Amino acid sequence: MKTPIELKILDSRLGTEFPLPDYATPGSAGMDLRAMVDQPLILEPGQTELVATGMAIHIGDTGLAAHILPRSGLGHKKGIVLGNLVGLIDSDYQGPLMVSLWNRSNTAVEIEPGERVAQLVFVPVVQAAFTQVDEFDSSERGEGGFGHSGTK
Ligand SMILES: O=c1ccn([C@H]2C[C@H](O)[C@@H](COP(=O)(O)OP(=O)(O)OP(=O)(O)O)O2)c(=O)[nH]1
Ligand SMILES: [Mg+2]
Repeated sequence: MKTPIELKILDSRLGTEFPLPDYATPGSAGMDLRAMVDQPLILEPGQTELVATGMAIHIGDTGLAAHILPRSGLGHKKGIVLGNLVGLIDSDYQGPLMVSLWNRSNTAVEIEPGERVAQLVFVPVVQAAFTQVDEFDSSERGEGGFGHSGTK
């Protein structure tokens, strides 16, 4: 069953000229977000631009958040990934949903108006309340980390 999430359309081309974000297949985890630019956007090598998606969402549930992730095709083939690597959408955020597009390639890339440039994935969240202690109960790993367990 799908979870209802409030959405505001901020760009009238969304839902008319360009479809609203939706799951491409029944098993999709993400729905694609579009670059609602007015004209084609040229991203020079190394350039980062904050691009509007033409919509806002209000998740309104502290047990949920959303991630904005790159699309694998764009990221792998064209080098268009996210300037913040991953976008985190807080459950109380009501502003315009923005995507930071970073051209990490060595060639200029053109982004068309309405192009699907990233994807939105809703995720469950647990908010923690820290309980301060002086010592932890021992664990098998202890303080080992950062490659402590080797590579094979
Ligand atoms: O790719 C992104 C990342 C964030 N946001 C929005 C939703 C998020 O809830 C808010 C704040 O994001 P974050 O907490 O990651 O940024 P910050 O730099 O810590 O800003 P703030 O001080 O507003 O929390 O910005 C986006 O629209 N797109
Ligand atoms: Mg923050």
